[in-house]
Amino acid sequence: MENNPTWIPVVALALPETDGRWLMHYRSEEKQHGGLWEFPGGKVELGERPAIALVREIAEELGIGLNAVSLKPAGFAESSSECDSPQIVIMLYTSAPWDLSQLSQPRALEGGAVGWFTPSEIELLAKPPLDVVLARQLFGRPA
Ligand SMILES: Nc1nc2c([nH]c(=O)n2[C@H]2C[C@H](O)[C@@H](COP(=O)(O)OP(=O)(O)OP(=O)(O)O)O2)c(=O)[nH]1
Repeated sequence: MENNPTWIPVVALALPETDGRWLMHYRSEEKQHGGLWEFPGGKVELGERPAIALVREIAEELGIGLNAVSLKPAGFAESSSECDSPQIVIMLYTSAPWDLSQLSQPRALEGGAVGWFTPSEIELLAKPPLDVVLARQLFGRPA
């Protein structure tokens, strides 16, 4: 991104598996929002299309290959525009259900951990504020 952006585009992935659980990424303690569970993803680079950025981020973070064409918009959240730091705008995408019997499985390559959770379990996980909004958009408020 440019040197002094007023906002930062971020992309994130809501990846389901065939039995109705969804992948969440645990951020390692030393990071911003360390110790919290997020939808995996990261910042879009200057000039990069969001879906292409997400394919790149997921390959770097989880070591799996996604097809950009199969990604579908699933949610949107933004931080307050009132503070001095750049506004964070997160675009959430879903992709086709992941096959857990595949040889290559998602791993936390940049630290932390990954886990598969039902929507009700995700509601209870400690999450960064924008991921709370995204989870509610995606799942509603599970019973
Ligand atoms: N997922 C998520 N990210 C948030 C929230 N609030 C907030 O400022 N962010 C920021 C933290 C990061 O700067 C950015 C997410 O990008 P990222 O996942 O690549 O961040 P990172 O710390 O792993 O990597 P980096 O800053 O070193 O590039 O969004 C939030 O509520 N949820």
